[in-house]
Amino acid sequence: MLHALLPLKDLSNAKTRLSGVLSLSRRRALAQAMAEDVLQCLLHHPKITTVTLLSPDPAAPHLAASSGARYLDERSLGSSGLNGVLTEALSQQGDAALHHLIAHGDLPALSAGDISLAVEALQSTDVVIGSDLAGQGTNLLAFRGGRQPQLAFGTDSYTRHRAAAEQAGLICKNLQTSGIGFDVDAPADLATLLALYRKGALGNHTSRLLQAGLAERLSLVIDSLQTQPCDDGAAERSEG
Ligand SMILES: Nc1nc2c(ncn2[C@@H]2O[C@H](COP(=O)(O)OP(=O)(O)OP(=O)(O)O)[C@@H](O)[C@H]2O)c(=O)[nH]1
Ligand SMILES: O=C(O)[C@H](O)COP(=O)(O)O
Repeated sequence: MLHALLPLKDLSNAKTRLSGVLSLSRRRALAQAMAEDVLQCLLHHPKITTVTLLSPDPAAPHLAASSGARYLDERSLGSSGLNGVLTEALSQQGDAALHHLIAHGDLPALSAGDISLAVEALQSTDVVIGSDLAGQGTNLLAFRGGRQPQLAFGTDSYTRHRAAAEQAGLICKNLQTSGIGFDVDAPADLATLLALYRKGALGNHTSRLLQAGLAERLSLVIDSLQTQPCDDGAAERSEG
């Protein structure tokens, strides 16, 4: 039995590193569309038995209900921060035999094949760390029942998750794929997002959002990044 958990920040505070180039409404829409794609990917995978959306966002109960995921309001947990709320949510599961997979919501090119690779790797190891393309962050973390390493999402989390697993005597594998590795964090990631859209390699929700006008905005952003340094607040001023 494999339980998947998708943490999703309050959308009005999501993707703040893009605030110099995208307005709040565009960042919000992008964060939601990417999370819906990750949710669909998890919900449709035959090896995943349950999916929980963990979020404080007011739109999250509807997102979960309309897709068939469970919803956990992080404000009910008495914890804060990504590691705190995930640790608390996992401790409430109660079934020690359950394997877990945590996938971040900002992986617009995540595929069923990526999840299958993580599931396969989990058969011969305690912990799978799905790293970002730079090999520094953790975009996906899976572990066998009762083999949870201390969660260390944040800066250099790949190294810190490895160290936490080793310290706990757990066997750990790295998994780096293009779908797990590509997370949309910074303005520089938008060129890759647009290129993947043009190749048809994004999930449906993100792809539709780009089709509905975001692609044009991204092209402008990418052009302007090539000619001038980023100005925080410029997006809000230019888009109103
Ligand atoms: N539930 C929950 N999810 C979180 C929290 N912080 C981050 N996340 C989620 O964790 C994943 C990775 O987060 P980040 O890459 O830092 O995304 P972000 O916080 O929207 O980006 P920035 O604002 O630019 O740092 C995304 O799915 C976020 O929505 C939190 O405090 N609670
Ligand atoms: O552990 C991580 O890599 C962070 O939680 C998320 O990383 P990001 O800020 O690169 O998305």
